Amino acid sequence: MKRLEQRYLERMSDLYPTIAAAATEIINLEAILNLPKGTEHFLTDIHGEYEAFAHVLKNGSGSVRRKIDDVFGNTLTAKDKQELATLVYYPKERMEMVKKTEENMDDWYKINLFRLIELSKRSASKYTRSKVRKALPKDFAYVIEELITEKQVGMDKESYYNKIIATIIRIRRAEEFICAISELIQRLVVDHLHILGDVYDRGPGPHIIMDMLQKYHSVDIQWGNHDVLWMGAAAGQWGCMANVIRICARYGNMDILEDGYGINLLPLATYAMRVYEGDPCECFKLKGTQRPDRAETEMNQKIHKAISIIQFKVEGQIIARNPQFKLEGRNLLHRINWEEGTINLDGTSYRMLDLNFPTVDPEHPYQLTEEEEEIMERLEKAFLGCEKLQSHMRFLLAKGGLYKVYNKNLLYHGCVPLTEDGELKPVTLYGKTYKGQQLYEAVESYVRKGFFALNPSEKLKGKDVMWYIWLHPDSPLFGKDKMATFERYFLAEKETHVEKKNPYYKLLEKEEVVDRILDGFGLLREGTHIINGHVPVKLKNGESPIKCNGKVLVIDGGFSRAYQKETGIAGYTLIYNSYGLLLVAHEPFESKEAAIQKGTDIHSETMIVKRVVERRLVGDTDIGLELRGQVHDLEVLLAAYRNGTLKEKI
Ligand SMILES: O=P(O)(O)OC[C@H]1O[C@](O)(COP(=O)(O)O)[C@@H](O)[C@@H]1O
Ligand SMILES: [Mn+2]
Repeated sequence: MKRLEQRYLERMSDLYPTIAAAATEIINLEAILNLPKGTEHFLTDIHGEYEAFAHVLKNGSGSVRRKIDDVFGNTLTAKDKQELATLVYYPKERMEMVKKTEENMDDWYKINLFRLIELSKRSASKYTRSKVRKALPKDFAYVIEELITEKQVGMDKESYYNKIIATIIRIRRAEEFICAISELIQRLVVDHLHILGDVYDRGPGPHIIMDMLQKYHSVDIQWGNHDVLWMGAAAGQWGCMANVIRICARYGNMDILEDGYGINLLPLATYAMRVYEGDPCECFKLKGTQRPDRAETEMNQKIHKAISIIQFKVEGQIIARNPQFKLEGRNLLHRINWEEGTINLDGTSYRMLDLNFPTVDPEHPYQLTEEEEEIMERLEKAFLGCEKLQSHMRFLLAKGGLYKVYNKNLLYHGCVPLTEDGELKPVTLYGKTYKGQQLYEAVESYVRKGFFALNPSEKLKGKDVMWYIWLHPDSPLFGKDKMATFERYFLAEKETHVEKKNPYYKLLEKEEVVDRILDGFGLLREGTHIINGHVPVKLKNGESPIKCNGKVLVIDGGFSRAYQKETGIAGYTLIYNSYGLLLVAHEPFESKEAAIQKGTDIHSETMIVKRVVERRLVGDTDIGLELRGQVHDLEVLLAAYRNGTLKEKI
């Protein structure tokens, strides 16, 4: 043990070779520990809405506006403040617009450059100089650092800044400079981003969101059920692939696959057009706004039907090869009474709305036709071979997981499966039983095996678990008793469509239940929050995202346009800054154009969930804990230099 410590000190002395070096580092770290904690930004259930996502990312859920208010208080009009905010969000586009009407652009540049410099100064004030330096845009790093660093007293700051700014304008670099400094402000107002899942499905641009996330300075992602579905598809799991394609077809989003990821859907499309020629595919109408192009819509509906039938067959096969999933009850094709055109579910007979299933053999309903088999094989190759998709999935694997504990908050997308009486529900997966945190960890390790295991049977299990996560009643990411896809397509009776939520969602108000979950994750009952998404909070029905006196926050407010009529808003986001926790409710985002033209932000209302008595410092965070550890080690090193057990390296 002694030797180990000695060796560790030797290694540290490579980094801090002298008493002076170790002492300086201790002072630096202590300084960081006393800075205000960085702002965390939480977003969830983005569902492909890339424009609204980009906007919220740019405005930091009101963080830019708050900074503008802090800096300019009553010295700017509300209109000027809004224009400044829009400039920060969309500098290039905004300047293009201003140039059309503004007569004295040089004056405009000057005023706005001054304002932006003041704003960036305030935004940077929370960070160490070295951290700000790392965030500076390459082209203007030196000059921005000059402008935002406090100068010594006695110096004529005013004329110094004036000269720099005049030069920037004179040499025609004002626009590039404004873009660079605006991006810096966006970058500084949020220190770390948490995504609570469901980047994918329903909206048109999940791949664009993933591109943005890959470029973001600091992010973690808790996977949502839709994300895991795409991960399964990317791993070549046929049930996941069929669901992914079905949902794209359902929302008229085939472009995501074809243009976004370059996956060729032609074989599926030609097959669908032939098999369902003359079939109006009434049950497979598209969700959302109907496309103006009738032929395209017709083709889309046929693809929608073709892939749904393939999905029901493929899922039947997955259920058969995994009897331990106990999902036989969800296999419905073989229960259709073809003569009567009905299906019997739990003793009740329902009329099927569609009976044109030319590819289903009533004797072997779960068998794919040769052509379907071939289509799926080609699609599997396409998913596995798509570099962009694989890179997005690798990013999810590297930056994400099923849950995360961060600065005393427990983050996950869905739920912790509970029994009716609020106990952690034991769940058996491939012969082992888990609950709470262990369940989360076991399921996550299977997902990783689905990508990386060398043993083929472990890999297959991993892939099937991704499909399991998508729709199993015991999946912490699904949390409902069944996924009623079949019923929603083919039966008119609404009662068959109901997906009953896990008791988790109604027990969230009970503190003893919430504490039991926290205990299960080894977390403190006091001062910890659970933050999750997944279930839209229907504000207009009086539901609240704040549960259990603020111990639990359910922040899915519906970025997804398709769900906005149910929630009545366009999503919640959460901010955790040095003053406390702020919940922000957003109104629907019209469009990027409107935001630039009219300077309309997403109008948002902020609720304070928790205000801290004393401003939170870096020292109060997880990083702070780590830094304190480093300070401790450095002090041991310093003592070793001073008591003669270690020599300085000079
Ligand atoms: O409304 P859609 O897009 O058809 O999706 C409905 C399906 O989506 C789910 O709600 C899952 O998606 P969420 O994770 O977004 O809730 C299923 O429970 C349901 O069957
Ligand atoms: Mn979800």
